[in-house]
Amino acid sequence: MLNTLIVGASGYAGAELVNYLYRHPHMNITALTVSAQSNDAGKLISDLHPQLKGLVDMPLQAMSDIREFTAGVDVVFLATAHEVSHELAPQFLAAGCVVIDLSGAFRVNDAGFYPRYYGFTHQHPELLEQAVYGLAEWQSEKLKETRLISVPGCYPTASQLALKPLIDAGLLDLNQWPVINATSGVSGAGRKAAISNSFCEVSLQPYGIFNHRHQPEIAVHLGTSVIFTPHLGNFPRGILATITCRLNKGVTQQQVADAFNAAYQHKPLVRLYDKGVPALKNVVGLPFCDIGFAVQDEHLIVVATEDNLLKGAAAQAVQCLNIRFGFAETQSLI
Ligand SMILES: NC(=O)C1=CN([C@@H]2O[C@H](COP(=O)(O)OP(=O)(O)OC[C@H]3O[C@@H](n4cnc5c(N)ncnc54)[C@H](OP(=O)(O)O)[C@@H]3O)[C@@H](O)[C@H]2O)C=CC1
Ligand SMILES: CC(=O)N[C@@H](CCC(=O)OP(=O)(O)O)C(=O)O
Repeated sequence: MLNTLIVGASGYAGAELVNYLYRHPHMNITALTVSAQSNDAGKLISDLHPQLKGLVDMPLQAMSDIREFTAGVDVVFLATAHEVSHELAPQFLAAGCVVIDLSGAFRVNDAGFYPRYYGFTHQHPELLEQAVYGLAEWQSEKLKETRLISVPGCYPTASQLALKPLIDAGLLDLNQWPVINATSGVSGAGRKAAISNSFCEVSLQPYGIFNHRHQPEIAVHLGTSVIFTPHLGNFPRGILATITCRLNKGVTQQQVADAFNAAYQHKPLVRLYDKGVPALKNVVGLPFCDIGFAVQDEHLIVVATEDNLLKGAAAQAVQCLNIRFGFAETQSLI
């Protein structure tokens, strides 16, 4: 049995972690924490997230000094904002914990990327070096060795799972950059209230055009440029990415199918469609990324769907935990 602490447990991703970890047979939750100033300190997680009522009725504890929470803890999940994870991860690592960070603070090994896309200067280049990027289907060997796992962003998970098998198999003509148009539900922006995310304001609109931080995250890890345009949709959760690419001359539909099958036939959290393309409703609340595609001449359209809070965050984090500690990869997820 491993002891685990969930930091940022009151947030959307944090609550999903709680839901997976309380029923994980090898994990024992030691505490759930929020910031020292949190309005939610002292409340029960199940009062904030009633789906946990009677299952996990633990209090949310204000955390000002991590040392009050580290005794006997093996694994810490950071479901906190990028700047907060950037500050906390080194402290938990120094206390001997394995850290699984859901933020973007350690995803790209290029300190110059952080001031431009995250608005802060990275203080821990040595940890950027050590962190393993937890795109779980592709990183199992590296995940087994590391003490710092950086879970990919929600859009980058769907985008890379859709594109990586095709790029690795040399099927795409990358002179035409893959074009990723992806729509997310509002929970992607977190639980904190904001006018831009309020019910009457949200409709369907692109944002972050040409400057969203997930564009370089995707491009760096795929090793190729992409055009990425996120959209905010008026639904609570889920991401649907429609990705347009050009195939190399002579590449057939069967070769595309073979590349996806070769990559994912033994990967239970990626579901491939033989016919048609996936819809959001079939993944919301589930830990899968669903992928389908269509080919016409040299044109390929791939559609990938996932729940942003699950395969795009908490489920992938638990999948990384399972791989890291040698548990069944889908333990507590399906
Ligand atoms: N939402 C999504 O779809 C996805 C989110 N992510 C990433 O996961 C992380 C969490 O996201 P999300 O759940 O949406 O965010 P939320 O805003 O919903 O939750 C953030 C949590 O962090 C807590 N918190 C804030 N400051 C501190 C602190 N100093 N110490 C401890 N806890 C703190 C908040 O509580 P309080 O403020 O009350 O202290 C809250 O519990 C972010 O880095 C996000 O980028 C990744 C993929 C998808
Ligand atoms: C709808 C919405 O606002 N989504 C968030 C992405 C959330 C996420 O996965 O990304 P990070 O972990 O990189 O923050 C955004 O565009 O900023």
